Amino acid sequence: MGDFGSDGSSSMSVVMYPWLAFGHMTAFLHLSNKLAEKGHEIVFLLPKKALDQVKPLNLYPNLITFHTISIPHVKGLPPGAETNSDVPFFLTHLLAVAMNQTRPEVETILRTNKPDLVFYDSADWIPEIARPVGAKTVCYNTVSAASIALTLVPAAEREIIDGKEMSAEELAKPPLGYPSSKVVLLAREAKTLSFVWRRHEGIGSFFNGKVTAMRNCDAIAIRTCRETEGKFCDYIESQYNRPVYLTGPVLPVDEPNKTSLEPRWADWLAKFKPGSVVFCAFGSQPVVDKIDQFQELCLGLETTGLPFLVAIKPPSGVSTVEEALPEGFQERVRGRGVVYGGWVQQPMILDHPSVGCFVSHCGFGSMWESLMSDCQMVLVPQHGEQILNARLMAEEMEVAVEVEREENGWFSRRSLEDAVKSVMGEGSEVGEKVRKNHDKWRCVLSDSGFADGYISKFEQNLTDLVKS
Ligand SMILES: O=c1ccn([C@@H]2O[C@H](COP(=O)(O)OP(=O)(O)O[C@H]3O[C@H](CO)[C@@H](O)[C@H](O)[C@H]3O)[C@@H](O)[C@H]2O)c(=O)[nH]1
Repeated sequence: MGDFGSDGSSSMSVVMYPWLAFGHMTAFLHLSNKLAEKGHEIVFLLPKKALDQVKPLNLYPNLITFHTISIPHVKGLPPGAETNSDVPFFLTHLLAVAMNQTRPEVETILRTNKPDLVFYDSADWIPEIARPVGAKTVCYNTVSAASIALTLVPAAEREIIDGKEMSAEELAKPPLGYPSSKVVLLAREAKTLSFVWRRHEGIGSFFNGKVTAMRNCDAIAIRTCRETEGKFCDYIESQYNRPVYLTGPVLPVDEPNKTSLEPRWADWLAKFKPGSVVFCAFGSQPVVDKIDQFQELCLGLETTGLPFLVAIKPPSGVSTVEEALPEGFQERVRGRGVVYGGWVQQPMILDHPSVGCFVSHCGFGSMWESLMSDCQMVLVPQHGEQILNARLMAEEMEVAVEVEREENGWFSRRSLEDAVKSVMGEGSEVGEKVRKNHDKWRCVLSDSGFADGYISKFEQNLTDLVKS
């Protein structure tokens, strides 16, 4: 147990066990850094394979200790699978089965460490093993409050009987009392969510697991702020009858000694006029499945006539982005357009003076980073949760433009070009409106006390919870 309450010191001891996906592990680690900054000790549980990638993000090695967990093999998973990057999306439920089998090991760790708090998001059995050692539990959510409010509250319960899929219209219906008519999904978009309610042998549905995880914790935490998602947080609180604590965006702090942009991008970007380059990035996972949709994205950027830099994983079926480029594309855009399949320093590129527009898949991390930047924003969300983030930005906050899609879900080069031009064109009314609104939000969010204020309040919430 931490020193909490025993010798008057207020340091808490925390165990974190996030879902076995990099997006979740890194978000939990950024929060760990914030808690360690305030002097709290964290034991961070993660699979062996994730250690190398996550370790460099630890800014307080004296206070944050990694403890690797053996992820057992489950029939049907690729050999050696330990994280979501080893597992195709349709087998994710088997990774959840494997995570469930780590319960005895985690139980031993809790008995030994006797923490004040345990943070988790998907291992719904954590409260059962944390309570006997006197620890309080926090279910920490790294996706938007809107996406939880729409799909993962008790009122959103739906039954998929005998594997029969529900209609898209049924899936798209918001739960009773859902607080927005704008942050919603169209029927065709909701189809991508049917996996939420699908039952799997031995584990039930993702929906049931998540609702159990949220119902049984002592407090729910969400990586968001009241200013952007207050009404969704209130709705979640009323649905679960649990306190909801907000951490604010918890953006990564620049790694020490790594604060400059790679010269190849810095030099390339420096060739262009301030605010003229379109930067396009689609997150840490492959999201554009189809080669022809990938090509449409490239062609749309080409036809804007603007300089552009794209950082994107290759689409399914090819191993490099070069193989997937449209014919003659590289020759046509030479000198003003680059498509790159590797990792770039996104926050630094968004900060570069030459970059004026960000075309994003609207993952929740990118959403916060783009709000903090002064780039115009064009959104091309790929599935359910990203679509809701995009609606929040485009419809509620009116800070971005979403690329129009056709009935079959396809976006054309033309719709991408139109969206980019609508925010980049001189004198464009839409461009002016989103820029003005974005400026207002950036002022609020980047105020020096804003993020710190959230973390201090969050720390206070945790302290009160531990004392209760
Ligand atoms: O070349 C790259 C690609 C990504 N990033 C960073 O990686 C993070 C990506 O996070 P995010 O925008 O949330 O996208 P995903 O990696 O796609 O995140 C997954 O997890 C998110 C929740 O954490 C969900 O909102 C998304 O839908 C889901 O795809 C951001 O900090 C980016 O700055 C880079 O720095 N360089």
